[in-house]
Amino acid sequence: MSESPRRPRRPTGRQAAPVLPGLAARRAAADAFDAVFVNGRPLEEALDRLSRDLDERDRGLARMIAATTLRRLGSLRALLAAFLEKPLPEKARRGETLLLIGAAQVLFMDVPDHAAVATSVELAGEQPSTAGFKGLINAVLRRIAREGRAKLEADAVYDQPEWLIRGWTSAYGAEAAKAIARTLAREAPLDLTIKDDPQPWLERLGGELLPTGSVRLIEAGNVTALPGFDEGAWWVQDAAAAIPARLIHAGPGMRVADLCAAPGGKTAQLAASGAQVTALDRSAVRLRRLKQNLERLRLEAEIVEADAASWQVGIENGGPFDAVLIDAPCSATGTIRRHPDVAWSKAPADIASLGALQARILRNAADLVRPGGVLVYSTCSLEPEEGERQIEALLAARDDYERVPVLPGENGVAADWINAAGEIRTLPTHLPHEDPRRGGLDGFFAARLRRRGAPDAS
Ligand SMILES: C[S@@+](CC[C@H](N)C(=O)[O-])C[C@H]1O[C@@H](n2cnc3c(N)ncnc32)[C@H](O)[C@@H]1O
Repeated sequence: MSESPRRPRRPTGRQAAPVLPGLAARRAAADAFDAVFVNGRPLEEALDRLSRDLDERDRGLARMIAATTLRRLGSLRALLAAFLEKPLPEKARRGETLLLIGAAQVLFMDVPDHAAVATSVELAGEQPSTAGFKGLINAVLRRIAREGRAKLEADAVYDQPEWLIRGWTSAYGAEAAKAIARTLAREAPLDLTIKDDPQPWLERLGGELLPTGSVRLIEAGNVTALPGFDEGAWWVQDAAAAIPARLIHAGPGMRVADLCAAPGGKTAQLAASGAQVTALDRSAVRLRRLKQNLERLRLEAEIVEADAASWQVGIENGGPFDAVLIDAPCSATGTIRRHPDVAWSKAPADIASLGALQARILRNAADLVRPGGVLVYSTCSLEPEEGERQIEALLAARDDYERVPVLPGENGVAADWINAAGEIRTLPTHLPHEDPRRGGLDGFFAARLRRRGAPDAS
């Protein structure tokens, strides 16, 4: 029986060499990287599957290597192009992955060079297609260890694809785009939204209170082991992601619909305010996660599986809502710090198709708000086509809607997070900190609109 090209050759018999420490973690990282590029899988999903059998330490290492490789991919590819005489043949694609993950460890992680080099070389030996390149991989990684840093500094290459940089340059200017790209190459801190008063949790969690009310932690490790997880005292949510739901100022007696709700971060905020919440999403799988999250948090919402672009609500099922939140499906380019695969798994055509879906959801949602009620639209995208342009189009089509501008200081929002139209536009470079590990925000857009026709009841 011929050996599958993907199956690692494991040492057998008495002469077998000892397995290198951390080899399984590197194998999982390389497989996860390939799953993103070859099979188009999201990184987190691939890592969950591929590192299932690893212990917690190796799981963490695999995640860190794969994420760092994706985060710094532009630089790493440029280095390989400079240090390889010619690219590896297509059938030895895995060899390039092993070079990339090796170089990521050498240059950007606290890993001894010899461990990074030896494990990539060993993994190359596991497959017939790359076994013949062990010497080359060894030599290139050693050269990167010697000369890589200086070359990177001299070349200053972008880590994200060119089309994204072009878009940010045209939206925010060349300097801002450069700063955004640099910030996105760094890992994000962990932000939590606390269900009740955050103060008592600051010390217990060792966190810092942000002006918006979120609590920020660094190097938090396994979140399920943190104080307050089991008792449902908080949930993970980037500080920028927590802003849109707060723009509603929900509270007891209000009926609010969260139209793209799963896995429920914003539903939880709305439910915690005491409002009566309908949480709708098209995905049954994601709604199951929302339900589990609400159960852990001891919060309640009515859960509806439906298409937000066509869902109707009338007097018979409670009438139009006091407020509707649309946290629309989007390219998620504002979350690249947390999900570095996003930079490489999205293409310009996705922005156009997601934009069409966002417009359909917005148009339908506009009919679900009672006169005098509030509509908040948000996306975790840096692309104006998924934010500012959507609101301009809705307002051009619906003269019964107007913006309710966000004011500096409202919910701790800083003046430079608000655009000239009074909409939220956070950038990864916002909320800077002298310790870069503690700074930054996800890129978010949020607009608050009011349906004309009756006095605002809020
Ligand atoms: C950005 S995520 C929402 C995140 C969520 N609001 C939170 O804070 O946890 C977008 C959600 O929209 C859902 N979605 C996509 N298309 C939809 C549609 N046509 N109708 C309803 N939900 C949709 C996706 O399943 C996904 O859960």
